[in-house]
Amino acid sequence: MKTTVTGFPRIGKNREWKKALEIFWAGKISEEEILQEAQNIQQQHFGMMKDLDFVPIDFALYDHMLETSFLLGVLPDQVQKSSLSHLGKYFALARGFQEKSVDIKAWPMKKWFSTNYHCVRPKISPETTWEADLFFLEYKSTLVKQNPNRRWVIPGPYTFARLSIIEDVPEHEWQQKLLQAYHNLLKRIPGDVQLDEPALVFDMTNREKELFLAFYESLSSYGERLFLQTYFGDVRDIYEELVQLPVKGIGLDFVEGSENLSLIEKFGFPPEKMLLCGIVAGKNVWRTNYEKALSLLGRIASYLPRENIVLSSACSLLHVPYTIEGESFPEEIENGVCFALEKVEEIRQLALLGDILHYQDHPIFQKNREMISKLTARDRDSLCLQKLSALSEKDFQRALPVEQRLPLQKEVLNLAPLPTTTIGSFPQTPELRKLRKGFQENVLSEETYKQEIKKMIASCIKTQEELGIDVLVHGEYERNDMVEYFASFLKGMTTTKNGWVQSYGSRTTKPPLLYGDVTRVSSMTVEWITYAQSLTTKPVKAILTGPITIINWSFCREDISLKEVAYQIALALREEIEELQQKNIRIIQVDEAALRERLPLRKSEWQSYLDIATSAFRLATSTLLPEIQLHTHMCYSEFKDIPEAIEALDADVLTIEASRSELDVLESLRTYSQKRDIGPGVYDIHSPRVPSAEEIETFIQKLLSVIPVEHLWINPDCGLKTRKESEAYASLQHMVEATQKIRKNLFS
Ligand code: MET
Ligand SMILES: [Zn+2]
Repeated sequence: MKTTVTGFPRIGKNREWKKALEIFWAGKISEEEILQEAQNIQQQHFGMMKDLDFVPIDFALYDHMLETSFLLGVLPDQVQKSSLSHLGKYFALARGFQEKSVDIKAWPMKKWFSTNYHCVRPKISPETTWEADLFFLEYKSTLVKQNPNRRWVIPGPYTFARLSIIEDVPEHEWQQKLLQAYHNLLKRIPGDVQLDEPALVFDMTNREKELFLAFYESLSSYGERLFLQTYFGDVRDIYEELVQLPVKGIGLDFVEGSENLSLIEKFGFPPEKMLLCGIVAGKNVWRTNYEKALSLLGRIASYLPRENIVLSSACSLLHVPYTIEGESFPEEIENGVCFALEKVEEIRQLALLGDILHYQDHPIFQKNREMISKLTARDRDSLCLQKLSALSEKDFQRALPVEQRLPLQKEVLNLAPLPTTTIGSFPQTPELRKLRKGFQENVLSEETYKQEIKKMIASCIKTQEELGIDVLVHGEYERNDMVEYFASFLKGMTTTKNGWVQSYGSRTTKPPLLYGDVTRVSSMTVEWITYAQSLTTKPVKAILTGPITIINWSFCREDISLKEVAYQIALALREEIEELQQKNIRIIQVDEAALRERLPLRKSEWQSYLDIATSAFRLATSTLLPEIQLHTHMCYSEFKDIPEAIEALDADVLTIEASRSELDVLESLRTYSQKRDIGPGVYDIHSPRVPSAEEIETFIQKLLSVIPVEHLWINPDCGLKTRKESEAYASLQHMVEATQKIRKNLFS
């Protein structure tokens, strides 16, 4: 059997690419230099994949959807005509660009299916030029000398269209143009191409199926060098047609898409095609169970010749860190963790065993069995289990309904109309990072570290008061990351030293591992919040990360149910919330940034997931007194889909990411805002661009056309931690200015 992976991490083993991007944006290296660095990283990656038979070429300077837009010519006229360089245009659409006469807004982003990677959403409109930017073709071609074992990876037309924002272009027109663009591109790419079509794992309507099939029928002249790759689930709606398409190979996910095996068994698989067989998980880090994987392979192998089976990862390894080298894990999971490089090795080992008749006798197989049995025999925490089994309905319910709670809260808080607030984090400066590093590396005593953090909190409170913000935050300076911070306090979770995963562009996160029963061992936020509150008479929000977000942004154990894990975390947060409440904190915010993003791709699985997510949230928060205000915050949420679930959280105030989304998102909040308060973000914090007060004012007016003034809050999209202080303060100042102006108009 042959071997490959669906895709590879792109950020560099030691985040070289992140660093290169940042110094490039700071103007410290030239375009040639950054492109040279891209080449270095690509070579580094080829080295890491040298033992594989086939290798994907899937590097992207910022994002693969954005890069494909340039290759296809899905570019706004304004950008293409601007005087910016090729890279300038590219990064302008990625991050926004503002200088003299040029003002380009960043394209919106969206979670890449069920992962924590954000992709750019291209816009197709009458302004789209459909002129490919060949610079990107060239850079990619020099980056990667084509050889027969390498294949370019780009999103396929169906997935590209599904993720794009299509405005004011008739269907037949954009479809025809998009297809033509793919034709032009495929003509120009030498050698094999992998077209990624993860959108096939969504539920598909007949129309969608027709569209998809029409796309690929039309591309049939390139069929001999096309691999059609699916992942993140099974392709039950389109399997029969899919496997008959004129392409060289098909990629299926057998980890998240366990149904795919039944599809092969029911309908067969064309023996002359190659099957890229995704058997090593690409989204999680637990060691592969070889016994299971090989028995699966055995079943698949009865449908097609072995030489046509290519073992692969279930999806791109983009979603896991590079290597466990240099990491140390708790005893229970020692030898149980694999990152990208170890997964490459697993694929190689599985191919080796897969070709042996009595693989059970092979030492590699036996070693794996030993490690897997250790991993499955983890101890349980009996006290934690006891608490879980003692739960009853009342533990999920606040004492009064929201209609009665809000007036009580308004009395306690006494806020101006259209209260202003932020989402929690303030800019994380280089000094702060240095400080944290010093503390982690024991150069700095805990006492000094805490003092320094408190100084920053004090200055943050002062700044917010000066800006005239109504509900303050402490700035989250003590947190490197909103999940990792909590993980470092919770028993049952562990963090890594260098386990970075790309989130988007130069942004990376370091997901913790959630491997055991989770319990709270000490308070996590109380000291900071109470300190911040002691400095001001204005209310300071306490900010915690919610259960689903902790789970989704970690590598979560899979040996117990999602519900059980979520409830364990909820109980730990509940203890924290009780303590905060005793300390007279008046507002508590529980962030469920990842609630929507973990939503299963298939609708039939939504309800059971949402029940778990919302119950866990309520379990964590129901202990709050009616007069304590409960906020929650979400990003990238498409609320249209899940209004009942958002309602079911039973929060008092919801702040959401909205400024990059269309007004229909707001429309879907109309009902919600009849009863509860809501703060749709009034500007985009993902971009360094500073919005003007007028622009924000216009946006607030737009909000007021949907949301009753007594229920509207004014806040940015999300936390400010990635912004520079100057950008953050200027934007906040404009936000407050805009609000004050509107207040004046409305109330005097
Ligand atoms: C990704 S959501 C972020 C919420 C968090 N409280 C922050 O402000 O950074
Ligand atoms: Zn957010």
